[in-house]
Amino acid sequence: MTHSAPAAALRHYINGTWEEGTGSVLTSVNPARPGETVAHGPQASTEQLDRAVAAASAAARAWAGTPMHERGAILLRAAGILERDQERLGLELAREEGKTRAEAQGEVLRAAQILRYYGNEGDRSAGEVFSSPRRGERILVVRKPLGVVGVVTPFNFPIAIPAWKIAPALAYGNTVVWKPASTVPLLALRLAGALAEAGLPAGVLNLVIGPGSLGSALVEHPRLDGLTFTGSTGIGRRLAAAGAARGVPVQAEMGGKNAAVVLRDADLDLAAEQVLLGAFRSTGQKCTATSRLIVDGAVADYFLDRLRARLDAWVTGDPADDGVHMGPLINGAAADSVSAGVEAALAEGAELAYQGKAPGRADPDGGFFLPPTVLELPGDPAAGAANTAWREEFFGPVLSVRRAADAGQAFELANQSEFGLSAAVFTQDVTRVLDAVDSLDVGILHVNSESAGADPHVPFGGARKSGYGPKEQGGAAKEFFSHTTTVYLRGGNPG
Ligand SMILES: NC(=O)C1=CN([C@@H]2O[C@H](COP(=O)(O)OP(=O)(O)OC[C@H]3O[C@@H](n4cnc5c(N)ncnc54)[C@H](OP(=O)(O)O)[C@@H]3O)[C@@H](O)[C@H]2O)C=CC1
Ligand SMILES: O=C(O)CCC(=O)C(=O)O
Repeated sequence: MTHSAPAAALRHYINGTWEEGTGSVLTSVNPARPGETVAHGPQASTEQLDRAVAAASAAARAWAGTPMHERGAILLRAAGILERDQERLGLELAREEGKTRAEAQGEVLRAAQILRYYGNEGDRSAGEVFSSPRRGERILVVRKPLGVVGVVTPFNFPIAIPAWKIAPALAYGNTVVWKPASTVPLLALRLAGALAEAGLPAGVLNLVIGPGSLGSALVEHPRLDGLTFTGSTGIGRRLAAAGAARGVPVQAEMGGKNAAVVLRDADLDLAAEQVLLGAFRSTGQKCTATSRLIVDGAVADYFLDRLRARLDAWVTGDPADDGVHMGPLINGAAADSVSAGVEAALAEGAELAYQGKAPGRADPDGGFFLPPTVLELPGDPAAGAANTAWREEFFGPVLSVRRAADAGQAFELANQSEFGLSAAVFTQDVTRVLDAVDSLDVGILHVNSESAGADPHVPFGGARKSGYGPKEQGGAAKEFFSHTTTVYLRGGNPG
């Protein structure tokens, strides 16, 4: 079935006005049918970025002085607009990013839920009051915005990740300059459009669509007061270093190499279903995706058979079509890099435990599809640990398996990574659950559910080298998007 639509014109939102870019031309395509253009037009230039930062800077004082309930009311109206348009936006997201229509529509609703959470922030505590060791005094800790915040976002959650950065930034009184991933500009236009339609004053949110170099120009900009980034580890570290050199706070959410641990007492059917979803939903392109599976040797053969049986029913194809479970990768370079990773892993001794079917890439208009793939890594501990598929984030539909002798060894293997974003553990034994909580060094732990998925009201982010700076979402977002002033408060005449 085809779901094509006319290509959208690329625009940039600067100081409350939609304008044409003055940079080179950008085209985003449907990764399932790369001949189909989704959005097209000139990118923003550095002169436009400069004007966007100037507009955000000019709007900062008035926005910071706007009552939080008024700021929140705009976010709540924007949430309603996303809910109203959820079907159309879900289809557009599936066409531009490649996740299935159901997941895409779910992501639009998740963005709305995030806007609602921060829209209601005015009803929550805005600071703290301490008693003082001196008579007639109280000590208040009040929160203030940073000022102008840069937001740089990845392709894989084109509306939810921007929402969970932009909504708290705005709720706590910052103004924003946003540079989205250049593979998914259409959804950026839609989110900025919803916030503009909801009544955001001019200059409070500015959208500049353009290449990665605009992101580095942003962190170097003398009027920037903070930068929040999600994306690859290399770029996140460079931005963090650039921010540190200038004294600008940076929050960076980066890579993951997340493990699912299946213990011998687990409900193995439930675990097989959840590992399947964690590894292959969104084509494995989630920072929280399950890319390593550690299964107790006593149940490994049975478990892998259950997983293979589920994979036999897993359909890869056009994500806009009903009945499809997995779409393409975001672009040809991503698909090539994942294929190269699989080849390297096989050359280093991995065995192909399963490879599913996917539409071919040979046709010039063939989408960037890859089959779901399961690799069993060498049993030798050193060879297993050294295998490329164990160490490197592929960001694609590949699951690497190792067997463990017992729970203790399984947790050791799970910690065998420089990353520590999320993990899943499958067991029915509460003692094992408590062991997992104590021993797994991750920012997010799912017990008897897949390693991906996060709610807006609780902290999100990684341990180890997965994250830098304060965590995102829930109350944690406040730590990054505001700073504190401690007020020693006495009456004028203590008597
Ligand atoms: N921990 C987490 O929460 C998450 C982590 N990720 C990680 O992100 C990666 C995949 O996302 P992807 O979009 O490919 O990541 P990238 O790091 O390639 O891109 C992320 C953003 O950074 C921009 N960018 C590119 N180069 C520069 C630069 N030199 N300076 C500043 N900004 C730059 C990109 O722009 P452009 O698109 O124009 O190149 C994009 O907007 C994976 O490694 C994944 O683990 C993804 C989502 C969540
Ligand atoms: O697990 C989730 O739903 C969020 C994951 C995420 O932020 C990401 O993959 O970019």
